[in-house]
Amino acid sequence: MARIPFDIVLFDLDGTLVDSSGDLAASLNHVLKAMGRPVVDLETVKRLVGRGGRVLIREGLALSGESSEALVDEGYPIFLEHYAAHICDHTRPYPGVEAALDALVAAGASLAICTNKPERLTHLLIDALGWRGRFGAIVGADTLAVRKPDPAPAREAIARAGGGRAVFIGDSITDAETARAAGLPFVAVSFGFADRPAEALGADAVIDRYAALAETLAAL
Ligand SMILES: O=C(O)COP(=O)(O)O
Ligand SMILES: [Mg+2]
Repeated sequence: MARIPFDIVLFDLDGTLVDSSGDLAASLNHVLKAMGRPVVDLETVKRLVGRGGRVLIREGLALSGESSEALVDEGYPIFLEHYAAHICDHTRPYPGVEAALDALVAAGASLAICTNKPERLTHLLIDALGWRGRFGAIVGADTLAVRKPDPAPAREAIARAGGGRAVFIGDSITDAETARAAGLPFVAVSFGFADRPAEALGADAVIDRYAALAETLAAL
């Protein structure tokens, strides 16, 4: 396999390593029903993921009427309780993820996650996927006082994973902005949840399948 010119490969989680849209949609719709609102479809939910659960609820409510911080305060605990209980009912890795992660590790890279999912839920999901121990660092939305697109969580994840030359892999504009702010090369996945085509994220490269990741990194 081609040499990987990076010490750390930093991944976003939702829409990048895993398709979590089914479970996120079920939990958002559980909140919307509890608040007397119509449910939303999967494609709509995918557009709203990437900036954390509160934004998901705020924008989910806005689709059918009033949306306010007070309503988000009401809905968010309902969301957290439901999502924690259904964290991996339908969530699955994208095809080829595990083989690609194994190949990166075999090539000497350390792996890390930087997500806007709360840290506790991230660990729940990682454990449910059988991925405990695969990542040298997991930084969530509430690990630090700031979240993506602030560069601090990405820098923290890189430091915790051992430091060195890093690259960021993600699916959304939040990830692209995080990478730019942190001064990291950015690889976009085309199959994630972004609200725009991957080609419009300003990435250094775009992959449409995990089998292409190692050679793409080698060419950066
Ligand atoms: O918005 C979220 O809840 C998490 O999304 P991310 O894993 O893509 O950062
Ligand atoms: Mg994402």
